[in-house]
Amino acid sequence: MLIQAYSVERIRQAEAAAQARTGDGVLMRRAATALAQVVVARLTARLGSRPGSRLPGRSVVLLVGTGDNGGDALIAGALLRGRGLAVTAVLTDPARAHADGLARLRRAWGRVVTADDPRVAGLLAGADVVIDGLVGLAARPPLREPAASLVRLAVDSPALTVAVDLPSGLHPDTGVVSGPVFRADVTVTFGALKPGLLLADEWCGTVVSDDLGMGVGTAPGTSVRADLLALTDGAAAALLPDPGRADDKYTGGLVGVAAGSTDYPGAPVLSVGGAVCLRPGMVRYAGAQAKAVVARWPEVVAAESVERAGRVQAWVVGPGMGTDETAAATLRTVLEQDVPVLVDADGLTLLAGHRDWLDRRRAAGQVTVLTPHDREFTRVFGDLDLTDRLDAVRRAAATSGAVVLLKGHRTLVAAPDGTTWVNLTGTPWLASAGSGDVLSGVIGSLLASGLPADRAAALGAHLHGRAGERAERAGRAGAHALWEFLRG
Ligand SMILES: NC(=O)C1=CN([C@@H]2O[C@H](COP(=O)(O)OP(=O)(O)OC[C@H]3O[C@@H](n4cnc5c(N)ncnc54)[C@H](OP(=O)(O)O)[C@@H]3O)[C@@H](O)[C@H]2O)[C@@H](O)CC1
Ligand SMILES: Nc1ncnc2c1ncn2[C@@H]1O[C@H](COP(=O)(O)OP(=O)(O)O)[C@@H](O)[C@H]1O
Ligand SMILES: [K+]
Repeated sequence: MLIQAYSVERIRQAEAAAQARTGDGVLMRRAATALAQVVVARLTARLGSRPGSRLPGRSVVLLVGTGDNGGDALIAGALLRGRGLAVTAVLTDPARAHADGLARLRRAWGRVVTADDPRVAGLLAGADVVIDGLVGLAARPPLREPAASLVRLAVDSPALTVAVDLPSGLHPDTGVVSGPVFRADVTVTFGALKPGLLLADEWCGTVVSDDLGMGVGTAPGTSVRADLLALTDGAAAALLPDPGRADDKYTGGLVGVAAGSTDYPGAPVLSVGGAVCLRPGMVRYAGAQAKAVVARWPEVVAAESVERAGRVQAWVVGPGMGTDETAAATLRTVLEQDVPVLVDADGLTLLAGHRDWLDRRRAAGQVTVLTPHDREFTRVFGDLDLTDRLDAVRRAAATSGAVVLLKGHRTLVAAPDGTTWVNLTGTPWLASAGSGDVLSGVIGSLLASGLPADRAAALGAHLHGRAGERAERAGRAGAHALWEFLRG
């Protein structure tokens, strides 16, 4: 199964349709029930079976804003009172708090204070659970006062922190953060995952998604395609090509790597290694480092130039090839081939001055994958602002006609048709010289096996990230360590 996230707009559409079926208040009651259940389960697990670790009497603080997000928190608070917990709601604006929710909490003998109450800091410091019902789908960061101050106070609380729908201060669609953000141990989200929960997962803790019977993405007449996709290990394994009985080395995927120069002998070895470790039928190499490449990877068929390399089913071009005239000529020759081409590193720097080469491929319906890090992205797509990375990568793919993989902590992949992926694997230890070269080879192999380009890029990033995690656990440093863990 793929992980699927939906934009606020899509969730609102499903919410409206569901509300018309169920009537007022039903979805909110379901949301509050789901929230209360998660709080009870998590708090029980946290307390363990030590003496005196019973739930009744444990203290819950609700941070309550002026919208339905606060309504969810208030009704969940009333349900938690029913389990014997001590519940206090801190209201940002008593006159605008969700009326029905507030009435229910009061009837259940919950306590209510306002955000300017001097006891609030002490309440948060002594709480067992803090529930963030400040803002949800309707708000955009930064948080206004007094919500911002409440979030700052909550940061210091040792309590179990639970976000309602999403951590307040996080943009639900973009994951962009400005100002204080509620840091959650658990986020209980409704309808479906939102893109921001995947893009900025460091704020969300464990995400529990409850669709409340809304059927987001399945409503008749609406697009079933999610707005943001991510791979699980299971989905990645299902995509990985396996050779069949009838396959030979020519049908098992032939990938070519055009990389390296006299100045950069290492990059082609790393990139070819990434390709070899994915076990395609054959890897061809074209460039100035044929000897070094074959010394490390004897199975590779090497030539001095792309023209002499023979046919392949996908090319990787760019790592360590420099930006001189020879390199430009190589890039041009590769881009003229009617097979999928991945452009990385120096290839991207060159491409920045030759956007017409890309336009030609687009006009001919040829598949191109670009794999920039931020600086390369800015070189190629200078006019696109990277503050909202999701928006930037989508625009880049739409304007260039290429699949664009934007590297980073949460690598993004966008296709020209709008399909967008976020990679959830990896570790900051991957931020070391040469690890991007390995990635280019990995994706090249997957392209040669015939996977659609956006899937090949997303799968490559997923495997590369897992290899990085495993290398980190094994205490291994350096991009070449990734090979070993890609093979596993
Ligand atoms: N979708 C679903 O299926 C279901 C949705 N449900 C729940 O409804 C939630 C959405 O509720 P919602 O629409 O009432 O908006 P919500 O986000 O609570 O807050 C808006 C309030 O915040 C305020 N505000 C705005 N910006 C702000 C800022 N920067 N800093 C501070 N405050 C700010 C704004 O104030 P105003 O600008 O009007 O003064 C307004 O009053 C959703 O997240 C989920 O929890 C479930 O109950 C059932 C199923
Ligand atoms: N903070 C980070 N957390 C996780 N992965 C990262 C982080 N920074 C970079 N990476 C990953 O490390 C790799 C670096 O690639 P790149 O910058 O092209 O390196 P090089 O050009 O030296 O090979 C990319 O796969 C990128 O997604
Ligand atoms: K919230």
